Amino acid sequence: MEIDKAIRESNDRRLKTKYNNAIYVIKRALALYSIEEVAFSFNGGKDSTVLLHVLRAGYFLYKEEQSCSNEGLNDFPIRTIYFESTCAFPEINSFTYDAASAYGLQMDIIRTDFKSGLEDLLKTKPIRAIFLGVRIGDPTAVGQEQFSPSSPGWPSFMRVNPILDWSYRDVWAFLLTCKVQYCSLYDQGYTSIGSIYDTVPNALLCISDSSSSKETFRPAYLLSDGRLERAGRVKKFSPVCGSFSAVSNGPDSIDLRKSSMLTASVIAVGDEILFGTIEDQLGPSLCRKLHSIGWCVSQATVVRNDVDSVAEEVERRKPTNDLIFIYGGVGPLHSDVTLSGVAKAFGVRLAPDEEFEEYLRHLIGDQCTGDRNEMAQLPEGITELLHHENLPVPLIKCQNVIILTATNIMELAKEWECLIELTRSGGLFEMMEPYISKCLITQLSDVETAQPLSKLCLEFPDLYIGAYRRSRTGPLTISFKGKDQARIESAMEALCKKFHPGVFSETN
Ligand SMILES: Cc1cc2nc3c(=O)[nH]c(=O)nc-3n(C[C@H](O)[C@H](O)[C@H](O)COP(=O)(O)O)c2cc1C
Ligand SMILES: Nc1ncnc2c1ncn2[C@@H]1O[C@H](COP(=O)(O)OP(=O)(O)OP(=O)(O)O)[C@@H](O)[C@H]1O
Ligand SMILES: [Mg+2]
Repeated sequence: MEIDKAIRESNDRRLKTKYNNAIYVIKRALALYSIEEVAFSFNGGKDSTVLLHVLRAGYFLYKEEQSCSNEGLNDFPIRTIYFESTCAFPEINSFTYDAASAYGLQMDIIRTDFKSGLEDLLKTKPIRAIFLGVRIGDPTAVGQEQFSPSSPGWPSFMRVNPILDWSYRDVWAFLLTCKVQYCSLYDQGYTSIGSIYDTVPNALLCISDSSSSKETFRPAYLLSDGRLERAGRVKKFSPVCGSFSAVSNGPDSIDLRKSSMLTASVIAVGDEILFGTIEDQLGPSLCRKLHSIGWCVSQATVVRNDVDSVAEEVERRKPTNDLIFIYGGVGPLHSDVTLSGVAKAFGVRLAPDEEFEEYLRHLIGDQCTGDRNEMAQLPEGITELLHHENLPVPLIKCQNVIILTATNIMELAKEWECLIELTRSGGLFEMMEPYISKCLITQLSDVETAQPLSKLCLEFPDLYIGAYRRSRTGPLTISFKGKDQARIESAMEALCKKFHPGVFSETN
């Protein structure tokens, strides 16, 4: 079997381990369910392409163990389901069909949404388990294991995830080692493929060529930090910043990179802030810092030192923000519930983390073991430690949530500097083009300004246009924020034209 041979002959030990584990999961599933009861969910993406070949190998090896003859071993009788969508890239669609014909896949094409498609399919077919190319790090992998029953509200089947523990690097090591075909978009800088409406090539693979205006991209396998594989997923319109994506109908002249944005949310945990006993200075400082690297802050909230309050807030923010920064409530005291709250939000438990324990032991001494000190326990399976030589203890990142330990702005400044350095060296998160801000002030009343200003906002949906006063009797300030200087200047000019000359003056 060519796949099994390619892996056995490779000297990539890590890949061999991942492959063997996946084969083990597949053999277990094939032992538990009959061939009519299993299905393979295939969509032409890189992860499902890996799964296709690991499944082919797993089925071959399983059958080989079962029977003495080699007859029919090269067949692949596992029912394959493809949810075809008009929003899919044509390259993905044609790759899926090409692979189906190359490997003799028996395809069920479903043209409805996942849930009702599966409901209908399961009414007519005896399917009890479905193989998926879901990997840890995928937004949908949270809480899943290699065998995970379908979620409540979904038709009943077992989700089997043989490559759940594979990293981005493992995926590419496999595809390149086995020299199998994959969808051509991955050679054009796409690193994770959703729909035509939310996916562009990954900017981290962009080759800038000053002599031509055409952008070219390196292949997906050259992305060095797999954590950024979803950096090519674009955001849809967000009312908060008035920004819009590649698919909106905004003015043609707007540069997509300048209008695409990353959104963060800031959560402070502290009863004392809510009592008014202490004033939160970290939140505003963090908002300024995020703004200075071109990020948009969508919310800054304060929650109680209570596991459910933290969990609810994180759960609410995590699907709609690229990153969440949370601070306060980190430590060994009864009120330090932030990590428990984050774990609860992701549906995982806290478990001792040996590496983190070692750092704490250096800092605090031997009492600090995961058994005796909750501080050494971290959300299981979703935690990444962010090491920096200037930090006595690494910062903790759980998927898109970064937990800061700072308790004042000096400490925050230090942690921020380390995060930025980690970003520059390892692409922890993306640095965006910074915002440009300009302000006009006027003695005009709010009533006089209101209507022309609302019209201006509609004319410049790509800019954030705000208005505020520092006192009821003082001047009105109108602020313009965006990433394109020329657009900001046009908006300021357009506003001035709506009134008599000289009623506005520029200020900082
Ligand atoms: C075969 C199959 C089974 C799925 N089972 C579940 C499930 O049990 N629970 C769930 O929340 N989503 C389930 N999903 C949906 C996926 O978790 C996820 O929403 C989808 O793959 C994401 O695709 P999108 O990023 O294109 O929206 C299933 C999808 C497929 C194709
Ligand atoms: N339209 C679909 N039809 C069938 N299965 C699907 C579909 N969309 C997703 N899946 C299943 O969900 C898995 C995870 O999808 P996901 O988009 O994360 O990975 P991928 O498409 O294989 O690779 P990539 O991350 O490069 O997009 C797929 O491997 C596949 O098993
Ligand atoms: Mg995909």
